[in-house]
Amino acid sequence: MVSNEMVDALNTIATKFFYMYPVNYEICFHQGSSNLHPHHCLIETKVRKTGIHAKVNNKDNHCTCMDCSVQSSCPITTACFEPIIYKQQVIGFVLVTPKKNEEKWLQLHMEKIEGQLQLCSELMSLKLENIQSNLSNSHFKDEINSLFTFVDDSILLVDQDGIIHNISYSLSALLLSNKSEIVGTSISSYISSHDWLEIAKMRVQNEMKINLKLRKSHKGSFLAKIKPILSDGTVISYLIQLSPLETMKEKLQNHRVLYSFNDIKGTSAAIQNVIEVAKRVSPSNSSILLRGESGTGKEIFAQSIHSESNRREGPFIALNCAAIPESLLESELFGHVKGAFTGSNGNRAGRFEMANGGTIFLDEIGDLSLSLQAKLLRVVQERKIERVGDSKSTPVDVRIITATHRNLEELVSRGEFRSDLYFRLNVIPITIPPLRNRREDIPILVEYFLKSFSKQSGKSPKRLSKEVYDILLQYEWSGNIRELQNVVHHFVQLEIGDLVTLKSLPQYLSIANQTDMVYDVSASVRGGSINSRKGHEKDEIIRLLDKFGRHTSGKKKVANEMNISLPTLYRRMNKLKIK
Ligand SMILES: Nc1ncnc2c1ncn2[C@@H]1O[C@H](COP(=O)(O)OP(=O)(O)OP(=O)(O)O)[C@@H](O)[C@H]1O
Repeated sequence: MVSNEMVDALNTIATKFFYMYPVNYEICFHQGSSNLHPHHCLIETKVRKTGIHAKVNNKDNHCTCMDCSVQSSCPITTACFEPIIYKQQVIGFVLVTPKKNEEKWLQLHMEKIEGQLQLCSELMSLKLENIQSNLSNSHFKDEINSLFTFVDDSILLVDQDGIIHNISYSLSALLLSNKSEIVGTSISSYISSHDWLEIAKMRVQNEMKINLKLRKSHKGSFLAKIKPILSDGTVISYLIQLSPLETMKEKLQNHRVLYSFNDIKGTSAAIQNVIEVAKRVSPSNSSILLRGESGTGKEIFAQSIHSESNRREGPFIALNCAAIPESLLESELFGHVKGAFTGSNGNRAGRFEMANGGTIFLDEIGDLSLSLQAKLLRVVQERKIERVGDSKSTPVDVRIITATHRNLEELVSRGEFRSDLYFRLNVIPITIPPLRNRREDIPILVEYFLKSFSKQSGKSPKRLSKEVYDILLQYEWSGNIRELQNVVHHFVQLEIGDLVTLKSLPQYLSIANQTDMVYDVSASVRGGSINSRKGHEKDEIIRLLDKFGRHTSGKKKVANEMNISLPTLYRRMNKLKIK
């Protein structure tokens, strides 16, 4: 229990206390281990048992000594005993006796020596606790240090004074130095003093994240995750992990929290039937083609299918084929090798490789060029990809989910989409109904979005006036759930009061409303109403196009103003024949 290091430390303390007095001292741990007094000393037994100190002025008239069996052979006449307490137990005692012919001195200064002895024993207890906690700290440090040889992450261990105690090889490479050159130096050689102050301010056990720049790295900014390491409630060091900010961004994009079927709201038979089919086919590896207008929830279905499949632990990688220029799409899908084309400085994995072991979701598949369709067909058939500029093919284990709002059969009949690819992708077709065909879901969706937006913005949920509800129920929703979501967002952001009234409606919805009111009142044929609403919608789009311009950024502003997506605006312009 008591190590040599502890015995040495206690001896040093005792020497400091008593070297200037005419006394001998002895530290005894085991019963009867003393050189100064005999075995079976009754006072020693008492001190060990009770933890109370004892003094003997003269053994001849000391009551305990008089009862002691070894009194006659005991060489000590005068002495002081002080117990050593550690972890609330008596582990030994310190015995002070006079040097030769100094009994008188000790008897005269007994009180003083007693006081010194008491202090000395308290210090000894503290020292023992200190040694023990250093010991456990050093075990802990050993464990942490072993981490540095085990992980590939960029991590370092710094003490409260900013001295680096360990660093992983990957981080020392980033700092363009050897590990041995870095350990023992100050962290302020590598980060700004402002960043170090931020770290050193941490006094709690929580983690903290800050952005920082490394002075000696060419790699730009990092996200630093910092974990203070505590001993007895005080910070003794900091474990810091660095991730390049670029990678963090990619991580967030690629490994964001995925939707599951529980997130798909709606109780209509139309949506419930689709959910049931999707759930049934989730576990298989078959390719799925999701059909449906823009904003009906194709991506949320794709994510839910992945979350319900056996590949749920693997990646879910989404790519909108219409959002990427044709010239870059091939390398985005299949990756490229260094020098494959101008600007390709290094090797890069494509989305198929990233999705290995998981699911790839290719949205707007109907927009793929014929040449890329041929390349995709090869991947679908052979489950192997070839990076652009590489002759080697790499096997990939990926489930393919595709989606489109376009009529693929029509594209096939016009020769714009390969029929062989169509059959390969359309193994399980799932069509998501537009919102106007399941109006009974509108109140549920409105309530759901109201709640989640209010929660996000820290506002209390608002109520909708009956007039507003009526409009939402009657509106055509060509942008589907996304459009409804945007309208609710608009309410939550703009309406100051608790009740959402007509004046908080986006302008184009109010116009649609006025037309519907005419329809309701006149009880004219419904077609007439829709036509006049279309007329208003057309006027409104033209007005906004005139205002913001007909170039892409102008159209984006129009779509924004109308709370619809850009593709929806294009579709509406097509339908209403707006040039
Ligand atoms: N049934 C639903 N319940 C709750 N939220 C939904 C539902 N359907 C769609 N959403 C939400 O509506 C928005 C649009 O959905 P999503 O992006 O999946 O549609 P999409 O059909 O893929 O659209 P696009 O074809 O334009 O890419 C998303 O924010 C999604 O979370």
